[in-house]
Amino acid sequence: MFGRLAAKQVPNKEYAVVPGKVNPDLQRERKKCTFDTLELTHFLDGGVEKYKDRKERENFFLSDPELMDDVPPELMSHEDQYRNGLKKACYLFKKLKELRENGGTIDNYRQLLGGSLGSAILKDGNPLALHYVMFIPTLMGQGTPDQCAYWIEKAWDCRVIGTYAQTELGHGTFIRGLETTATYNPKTQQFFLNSPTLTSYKWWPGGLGQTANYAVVVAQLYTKGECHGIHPFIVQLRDEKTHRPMPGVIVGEIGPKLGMNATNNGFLAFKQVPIPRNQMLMKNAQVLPDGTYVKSPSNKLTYGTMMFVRVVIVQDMASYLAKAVTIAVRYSAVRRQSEMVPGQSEPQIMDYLTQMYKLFPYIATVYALKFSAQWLWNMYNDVTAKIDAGDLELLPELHSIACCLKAVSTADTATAIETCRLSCGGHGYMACSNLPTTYGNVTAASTYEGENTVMLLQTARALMKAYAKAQAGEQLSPTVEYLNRNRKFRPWSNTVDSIVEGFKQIAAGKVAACALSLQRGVESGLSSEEAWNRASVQLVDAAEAHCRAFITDRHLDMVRNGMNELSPALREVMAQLCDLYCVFWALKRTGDFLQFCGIRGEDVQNLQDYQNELLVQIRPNAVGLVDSFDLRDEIIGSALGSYDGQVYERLLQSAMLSPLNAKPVHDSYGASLSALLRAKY
Ligand SMILES: CCCCCCCC/C=C\CCCC(=O)SCCNC(=O)CCNC(=O)[C@H](O)C(C)(C)COP(=O)(O)OP(=O)(O)OC[C@H]1O[C@@H](n2cnc3c(N)ncnc32)[C@H](O)[C@@H]1OP(=O)(O)O
Ligand SMILES: Cc1cc2nc3c(=O)[nH]c(=O)nc-3n(C[C@H](O)[C@H](O)[C@H](O)COP(=O)(O)OP(=O)(O)OC[C@H]3O[C@@H](n4cnc5c(N)ncnc54)[C@H](O)[C@@H]3O)c2cc1C
Repeated sequence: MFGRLAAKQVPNKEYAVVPGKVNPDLQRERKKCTFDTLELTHFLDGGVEKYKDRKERENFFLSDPELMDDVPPELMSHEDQYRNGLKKACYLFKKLKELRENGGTIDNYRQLLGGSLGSAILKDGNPLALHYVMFIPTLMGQGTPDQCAYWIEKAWDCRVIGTYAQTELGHGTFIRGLETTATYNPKTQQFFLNSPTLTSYKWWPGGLGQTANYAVVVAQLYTKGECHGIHPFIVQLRDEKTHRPMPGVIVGEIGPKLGMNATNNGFLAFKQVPIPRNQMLMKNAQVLPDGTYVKSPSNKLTYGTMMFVRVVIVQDMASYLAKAVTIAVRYSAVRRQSEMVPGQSEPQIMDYLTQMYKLFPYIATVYALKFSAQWLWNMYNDVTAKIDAGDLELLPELHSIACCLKAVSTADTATAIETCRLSCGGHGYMACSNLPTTYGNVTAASTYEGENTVMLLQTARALMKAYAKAQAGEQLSPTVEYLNRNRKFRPWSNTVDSIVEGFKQIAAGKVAACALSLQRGVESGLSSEEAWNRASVQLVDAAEAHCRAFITDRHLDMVRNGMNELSPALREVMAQLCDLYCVFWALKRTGDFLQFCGIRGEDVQNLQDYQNELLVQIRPNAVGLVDSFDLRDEIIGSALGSYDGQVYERLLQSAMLSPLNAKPVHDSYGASLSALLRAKY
């Protein structure tokens, strides 16, 4: 599990991990599975060829001992976490180059970041992540052809390493309030970057601390004495030879965090730092040599990189969740506890219905998120192609759905991973379960790239506009089509179709209620902004309902129309998971169903019964389902979740890694404890 780790021997050899030995409970589970796990793996990969590519890629990276940890990051100091992360990130880059030069199949460094392969190699974050996830995409999305030609190759070759420096100490959400300035001087044809206040210090950018030598800096543009709002600039931060900070650049790292401790998040300030005019990214807005400002077709195009990352985050969440739920399900098959029937042997904890309830809805969530993420990615590509051709019509629709999916996917995944941790009892709390680190990585995503409440309020804003359009009888875009005022919702019928329809009905009802609250607020004398603030709890709730309607609709549509080539046995399991996702959320929202869909008490009981039935139906396939995610032990990185289920052996092995166990008597005994034990009070 930990590569070349020189572990202290376990106290008793017979308790050591035995290669190839598989826990008998897991073996039995695998025999029970009713479908072909490989068929599902191929489906998840998008076909046999892609499956083979992935396996080859994983083998190339994960079989390289240089990329495995000698010591788990949680046993390292903060500084060593960074040192180790950077060493591996640089080595990874060289390997990636080697792979490409040999005609390898990796098309994108992004595959090496995030939830699956990335978090196996760089468990606690990658100091080069922002270079690939935001610096290069900003150059590509916001540079002119000349700027792209100059910068992108250098960046791909890591001859410059960049980050995305937007957030400041004083402002992360309200980016129009950023204080860093870039003032143009036509005489020298330079911008001067300045940080006028403490609150204008850039704060958070990944890789900024000691790694990046360049950054895209988002700053208020001043030219001819006028402010034109925030724009992106390429700024050199460190000397290309010595790596020392450039004159006037103050830069450092912000310190330890809840997680992601190798990402080298940093701070940055400028004292009138000059950059040439052509280092403002000018695909959209421009500053001409004489200082004339040329407006962008939309000032929201500056926000393009954030949109891109929000889109990829949804996919990333599905990957993290697949990992967490694999750990918890395998552990629940191996772990035996208590007596279900007095006197009988202890059951596997997965036989408790409460345990099934903790885990199986989250197996289903992996699929729900994957299908939504796929749809969003396709829409993102369509819309960006249209924007490049000058058509911005679909940008608001993309923004609205990306914001709520980012918020709901990150929040749901964080809850799911915490539930997986709880489902593993005390052992889930161990760092070596990998659930705490996974949680640390995932919970960060509820804040970064747009804080979740703020994102839902962006969607709510779009929903209010769509509602007004619907009331005016205007045509609506596909994701809000259900708001059409002439739409007749079907009556409740105790089916999954009815639940999906019900979520739309709930969302429509909540949107209408928000519109009414806003209207009443204004009629009572509040300004529209005050009325908005008063309605904002309801607005967030409506946006979440809209997103749930979207996710369930997508999921059901995929099961009905996107799985025709799968075997009947597999289709049946996929349909059970989809039903479970829908019923699980319907039961979490019974109040809404009672309020908006006219269901009755006995319908809730029917839903409850159906949920129980689904949990029991899925039970024999639980291990097969997580095996189908096909995550190698290096990706799982957990004493509880490895394929062979040697849970207790691995827990003991991992305890022996603690430096506290290196000697029979620890040094601290002489330093403090012995005196205490001998003192006479
Ligand atoms: C495998 C991949 C792994 C991925 C994971 C990698 C790990 C990387 C780790 C960390 C990366 C983290 C990086 C960061 O966090 S970078 C910083 C991100 N910062 C934010 O997201 C800031 C959030 N704030 C905003 O986006 C905006 O300020 C705002 C909240 C949207 C408000 O903006 P503004 O005040 O300008 O706008 P208004 O509210 O007044 O709205 C005006 C209209 O504009 C529309 N709008 C807003 N944004 C967009 C957009 N992006 N695109 C299109 N339209 C937009 C908005 O809807 C309003 O429209 P209306 O028609 O109603 O007027
Ligand atoms: C791990 C990590 C990595 C990051 N990486 C980067 C990076 O690489 N580059 C970068 O530039 N930034 C980065 N960030 C910064 C990140 O984008 C911001 O933290 C995020 O956008 C939230 O902004 P904030 O911190 O100012 O929160 P705030 O906006 O201060 O939020 C605090 C609270 O105020 C509420 N709030 C704020 N505005 C409103 C509103 N209008 N309506 C209702 N409630 C509101 C929020 O809901 C929240 O509850 C990173 C952050 C983290 C945690």
